[in-house]
Amino acid sequence: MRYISTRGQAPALTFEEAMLSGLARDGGLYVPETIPQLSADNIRALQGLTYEETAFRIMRPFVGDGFTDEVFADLIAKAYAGFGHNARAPLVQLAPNHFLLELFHGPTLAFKDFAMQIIGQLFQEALERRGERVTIVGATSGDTGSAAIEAFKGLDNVDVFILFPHGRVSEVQRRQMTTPPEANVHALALDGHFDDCQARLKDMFNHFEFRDNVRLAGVNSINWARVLAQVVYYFSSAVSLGAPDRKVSFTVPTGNFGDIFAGYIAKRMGLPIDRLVVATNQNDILHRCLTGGAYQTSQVHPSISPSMDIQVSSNFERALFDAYDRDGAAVAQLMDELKEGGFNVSQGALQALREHFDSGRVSEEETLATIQSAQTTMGELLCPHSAIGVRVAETLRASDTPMITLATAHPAKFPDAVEKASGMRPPLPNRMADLYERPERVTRVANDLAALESLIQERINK
Ligand SMILES: Cc1ncc(COP(=O)(O)O)c(C=O)c1O
Ligand SMILES: N[C@@H](CCOP(=O)(O)O)C(=O)O
Repeated sequence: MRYISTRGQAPALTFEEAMLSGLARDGGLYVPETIPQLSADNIRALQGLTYEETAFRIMRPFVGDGFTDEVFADLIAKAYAGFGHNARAPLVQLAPNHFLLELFHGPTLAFKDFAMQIIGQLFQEALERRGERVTIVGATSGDTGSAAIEAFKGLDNVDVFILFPHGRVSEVQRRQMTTPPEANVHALALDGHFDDCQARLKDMFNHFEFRDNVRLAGVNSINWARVLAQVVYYFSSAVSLGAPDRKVSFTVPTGNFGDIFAGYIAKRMGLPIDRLVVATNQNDILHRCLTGGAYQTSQVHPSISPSMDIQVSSNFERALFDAYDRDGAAVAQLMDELKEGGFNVSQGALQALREHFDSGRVSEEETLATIQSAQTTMGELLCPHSAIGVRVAETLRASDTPMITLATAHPAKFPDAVEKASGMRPPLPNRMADLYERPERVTRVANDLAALESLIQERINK
């Protein structure tokens, strides 16, 4: 299996090379050259398997021979052993034909753990075998950062720098990133918003001298391996509701478009998914684009669902690549226009996107009201991001197709918003009950590429 860039100008790589590289050298994102297909019988055979067995069958065809079957199965087992639920991703029924897929039972209480835990294992295995070390830099609006730190803290051959927007993540999210004592962990609070963090990260990848000097690696969903690991729970949940003999739809709280893109890959592999519904907060560039065709950036408005306060949605580039019939030059042109503020999606590409995706936008008031009503009528305490998904699903779902809404984070990560809505303050799990007492370690940084690069260089030279 080879991986190609969405901008068509970077060399094709193996899975392991693409994983260790992150962003392609032409600025694009890696995608598989072809999508492996699962027949209805292959999908039916997933019924009754453990999450780990399903993960092996779904990911194996994408991974290539860098990892043997035995090693790969062992890494998967280690990745999910620390999850706090035997099913790993349990389904809870909210209403007739509406289900919640709880993706917050991992070590840092958000869906990011599903990918980050296995990526941590794959990186360790590959780096040890190659005798290499890397500098991971990640951009986060709150959840990717703590999941990456949890997966890579304490490793000898990795330094991990996490850029988060100063003052724009919840206190629990911040403390998850600033309290780990391991010397290879560096939490950097940037003066700006998430899009600034992500833009500086991409600048570092496009600055080849720095990139090669520090051996830069990325674990945001620009990294294909992140998307791949998230494909698994689309299969496990759909199969438990009767796939392939019954279609299902998914509603996904969306920001960087990585999670819902994993659903799209599941569909392309043969999983019978009817609709993939993008649910956004007031930072609604994706909803505006899917309804009107204009992908136009605007100011980022802080919200009670801070992890989705994103206007430049990285993985949308991967969806555009397919919608433009894999024309890398066309995608590169759109990305150039994005630097000037935005672009219009062609009619043909918009139609192609709409064949798979619907969308909805939820206001702050509606988010609070949904947390409250889900708690009183369904007995489920939702985080604000998951509430956005539930709200959009309730509005758009068809009565005859089961809808699965992804619950992307634990409500305890956002106690203020949840308490405001429901009157209940969700406690942290016992293992992190002293989070508020742990000392914090964080460096405040300007939104300045040169300053960031020298700080990173200095720290890794120590
Ligand atoms: C809790 C939560 N929900 C939803 C999202 C949006 O996911 P994606 O960026 O993959 O669209 C994020 C951030 O990525 C998140 O942290
Ligand atoms: N919401 C994310 C933003 C980064 O997304 P990623 O999936 O590209 O890593 C976060 O919590 O950091």
